[in-house]
Amino acid sequence: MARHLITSALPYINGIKHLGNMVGSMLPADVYARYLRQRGHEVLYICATDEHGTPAELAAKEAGLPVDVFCARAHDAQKAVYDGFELSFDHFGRSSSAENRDITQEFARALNTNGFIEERSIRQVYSLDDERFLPDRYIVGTCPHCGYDKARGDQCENCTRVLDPTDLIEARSAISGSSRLEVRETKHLFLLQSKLAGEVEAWIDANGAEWPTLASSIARKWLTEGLQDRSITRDLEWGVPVPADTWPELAAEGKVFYVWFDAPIEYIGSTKEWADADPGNRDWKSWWYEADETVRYTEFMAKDNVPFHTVMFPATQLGTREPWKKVDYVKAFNWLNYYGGKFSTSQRRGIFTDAALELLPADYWRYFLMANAPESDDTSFTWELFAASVNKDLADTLGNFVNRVLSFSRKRFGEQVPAGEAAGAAEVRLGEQIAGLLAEYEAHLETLQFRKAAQALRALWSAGNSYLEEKAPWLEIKTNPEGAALTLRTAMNLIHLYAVVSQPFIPASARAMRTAFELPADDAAWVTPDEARALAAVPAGTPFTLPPVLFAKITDEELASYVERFGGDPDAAA
Ligand SMILES: Nc1ncnc2c1ncn2[C@@H]1O[C@H](COP(=O)(O)OP(=O)(O)OP(=O)(O)O)[C@@H](O)[C@H]1O
Ligand SMILES: [Zn+2]
Repeated sequence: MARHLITSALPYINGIKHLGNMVGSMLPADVYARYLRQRGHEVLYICATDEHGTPAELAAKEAGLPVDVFCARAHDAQKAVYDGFELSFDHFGRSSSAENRDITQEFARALNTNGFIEERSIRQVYSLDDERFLPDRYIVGTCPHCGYDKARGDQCENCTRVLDPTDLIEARSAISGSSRLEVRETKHLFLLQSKLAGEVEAWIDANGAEWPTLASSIARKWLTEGLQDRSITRDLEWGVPVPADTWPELAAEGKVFYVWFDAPIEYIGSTKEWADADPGNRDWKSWWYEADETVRYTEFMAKDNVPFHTVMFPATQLGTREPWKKVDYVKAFNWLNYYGGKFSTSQRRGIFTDAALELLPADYWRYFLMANAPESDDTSFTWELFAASVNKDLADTLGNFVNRVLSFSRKRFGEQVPAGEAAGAAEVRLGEQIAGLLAEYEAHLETLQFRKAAQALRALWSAGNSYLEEKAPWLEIKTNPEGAALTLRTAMNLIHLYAVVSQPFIPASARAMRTAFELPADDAAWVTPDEARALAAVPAGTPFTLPPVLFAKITDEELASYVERFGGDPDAAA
């Protein structure tokens, strides 16, 4: 058995995430973690909120709260939604933790000792009224190239030219609007990534061969364009402080590390938070430091995060000259769009995870999002597609099967699984088919191909319906009750098998299906090929109950009201 370390890209703290964030990072990681646990592997699934940086400070200011109070509340609010989605984190930490502060500072010291950090003076814009240095994107003004009057200090979004804040005409602070700005000289720490580029490339050559193209092509592109030295400190109040023992002057000036320096380190920090929560029983180091070859580390993220995970974080780890565990497999996603356009947090466009849960149970979203995950391309959420998929796959194919089988059997044979005849040719054929589909499903999950896995799962559900149509127990009962009992017993075994293998995708419904049967010791362990073929794990005589309706269909009226409430096709509306 392997030890699987799994992380999903850290959700940023400034607000509740949308369905794009969910399917691009946390949800697929959860499906994979659940699958591996069920197969008997040791799994550690780690995530956290990413709490530092200017947007967090600004969001706190807007909420009228001190930034630490704001982050604590926002963390709890996100955690509540993830609990609602049944994300099975072993730990959901906070990048503002003491653990992350200590480890981040350790990383910086080690990089410095090895000659990969340099102090450099840079010229930066200081706002007299805000009493702070302004990050480039918080300076706005008129673009010298196209005249657009809301260009940002790093880029003009109108003509897309890259800018320097001092290029802007009539520059002002995006925070206060004040134009009392001046350029001041200030010192920052630079990570000398250029010195590590060769090592990172060699590491990718040796380890990136099996990554999906999306991940490896982005990594290569960054290396080809040349790895630049990068400023890793900022003038903010909220962040991991530069350690005073190593950089007394910068520490006295209140410099903190840049959020992208400490965020990936929080994968380690959060693991230590997990260990510190149960001292003596949990060991974080064996996962991260001098980890042996039994540890396999898989990261989940969408494409914008790939450079940080495949190039910059590995460079940081390599530069410490310490045996930190590096990623083995990078599962990268494209975008989930909302009717072909971007989900937007700032414009509140699309569906947010809290609103989704208020509308419908988590399993509806989990199934749809994974079955339509943006793996090889961007994909779109539309309410029409969502309703069609819920109604057909979940309500008709799976839910209706469960309900039909259990209610008919209860009506004819009472509240125990009936015995009936011994399995015949139809059951042998069905067993072969199920074993084959199960092998396909497993192969796709092993290789993290979630859309294909969802297709195989759907095919498993459909096979039950075909079998039921073929045997037609509602007719069989009239001429051969023992034959009908066999059909129903076999179908009930399918329900139990569905409960076990659907668990990674739809955990709540899987629980409802599994607990319909009163089995003495049912640990929900994975199904073996022989068990799939035999379809006899639930023996005759097992008491069962009828679970409440698993999936309600989305009516045309509901569909129309969702489109109305959330906004549908922007082009159709225009
Ligand atoms: N539309 C999307 N589809 C898939 N993944 C996405 C999408 N938008 C963001 N992500 C991913 O979600 C994860 C968490 O992102 P984060 O909290 O930083 O939000 P973000 O990238 O700023 O998104 P947004 O700007 O839309 O709020 C990251 O891995 C990011 O790449
Ligand atoms: Zn411009």
